[in-house]
Amino acid sequence: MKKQYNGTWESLNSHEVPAWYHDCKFGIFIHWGLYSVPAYAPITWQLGEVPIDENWYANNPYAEWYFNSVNVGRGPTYEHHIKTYGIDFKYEDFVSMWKVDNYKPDKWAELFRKAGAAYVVMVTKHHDGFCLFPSKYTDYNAMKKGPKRDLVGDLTNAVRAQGMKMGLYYSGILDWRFAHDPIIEQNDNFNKACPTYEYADYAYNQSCELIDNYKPSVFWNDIGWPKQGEQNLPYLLSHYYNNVEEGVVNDRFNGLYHDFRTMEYKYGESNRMEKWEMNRGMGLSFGYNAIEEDDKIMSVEDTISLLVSTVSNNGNLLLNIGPKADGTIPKEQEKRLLSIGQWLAVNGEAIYGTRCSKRESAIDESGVQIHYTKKKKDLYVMLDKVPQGAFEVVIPDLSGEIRALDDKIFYDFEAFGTGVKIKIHSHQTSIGSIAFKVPGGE
Ligand SMILES: CC(=O)NC[C@H]1N[C@@H](C)[C@@H](O)[C@@H](O)[C@@H]1O
Repeated sequence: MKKQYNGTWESLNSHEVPAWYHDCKFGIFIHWGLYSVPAYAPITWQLGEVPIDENWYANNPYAEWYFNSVNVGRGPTYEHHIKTYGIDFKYEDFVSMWKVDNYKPDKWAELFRKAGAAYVVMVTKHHDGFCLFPSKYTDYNAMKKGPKRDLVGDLTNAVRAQGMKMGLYYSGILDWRFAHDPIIEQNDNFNKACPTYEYADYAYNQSCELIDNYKPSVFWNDIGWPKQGEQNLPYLLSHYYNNVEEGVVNDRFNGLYHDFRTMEYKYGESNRMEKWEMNRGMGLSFGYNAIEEDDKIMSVEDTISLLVSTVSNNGNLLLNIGPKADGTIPKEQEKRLLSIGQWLAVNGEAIYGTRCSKRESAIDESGVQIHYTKKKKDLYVMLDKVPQGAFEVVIPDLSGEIRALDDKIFYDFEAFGTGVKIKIHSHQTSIGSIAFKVPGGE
């Protein structure tokens, strides 16, 4: 019997994170919008690396913040805009320039599946207010203007045809069409947000459009929810769960409710006792940044390390790609996705469908990182940050057979005190972490 939610916090608080969200581990985030036309941001810091103050907002590495980075009236993006487009060029002028001639949603979905992703979260309306879906509540949308397509609907169908879950991102509290004072410190995201009931209703109604028209498996709200709309949240979330039984939401509703916690780059906290998700770009930006080239984005090895450490601590990794304005996925991003997919094709048994082991991640005296996952009675051990060439590592409190998932790993193992010593003779041909299965080892 399907559970019904009745618009109260009590009924919502009985909601449980669905198993699919625990099982899927790896998702693709997609930031694509008007900001993909200028595709510019300075290459500065990771979120959480420096204070989120005036200096951060004047040198914002997020290319999708282009409007605000110009609006602050100083800094590299402001200079770039004046030089490239001129002082009189308005952000809305990018609409007529946004042609999506290379947008092939089926190809995108195929690439995400080859990358080993099990879910996708697409931005439907970012802070700039431009909607990538047809909306009854504004003509500032991709069906009416610019691309003249339902960009969200096209990808939703393609992703589901590939057997992946489709999630949707919505910028709840920020919409620079309703409130466009420059944001120059973190509290401005809340204090300068549009305070009207009109906007709160707009966000509520558009969220219902997304829920009703696409039934997203994830409703990924960003930054916060309009203050004037807080009392309607129990209704919105009940509507969501009553219409999308497998639905799941993040923790960016003014701290009022969440299914899973979020971290973003170095921002936020996670603890392995509750479900969480790490989201970040391959470089410092979510939107495509044309000056962020191959040498400026994460290596495949570092991305796999992030996936392994996140999953072994009860998290999912939502890795962002920023397509070019025309719909082309940048080669350097595509290359990394395919390599991650190769690693997961061999080692995915240690990732997909696993749960947190009671064994916590550790660092061996040689610096090798040891991460664990479990699946029923089986234990998986993943070695990370391993040296080139041969090395040994002791896994404590372990006994019995241990088997590498990648047959290109040459190793021996032996009982060593209360643990097992693994002697790796050669692992050069594999990429990223080395995963072992210990049948019955949990
Ligand atoms: C921690 C937080 O609220 N981040 C907001 C941030 N989220 C990213 C996924 C991107 O959409 C950014 O553009 C957005 O400001």
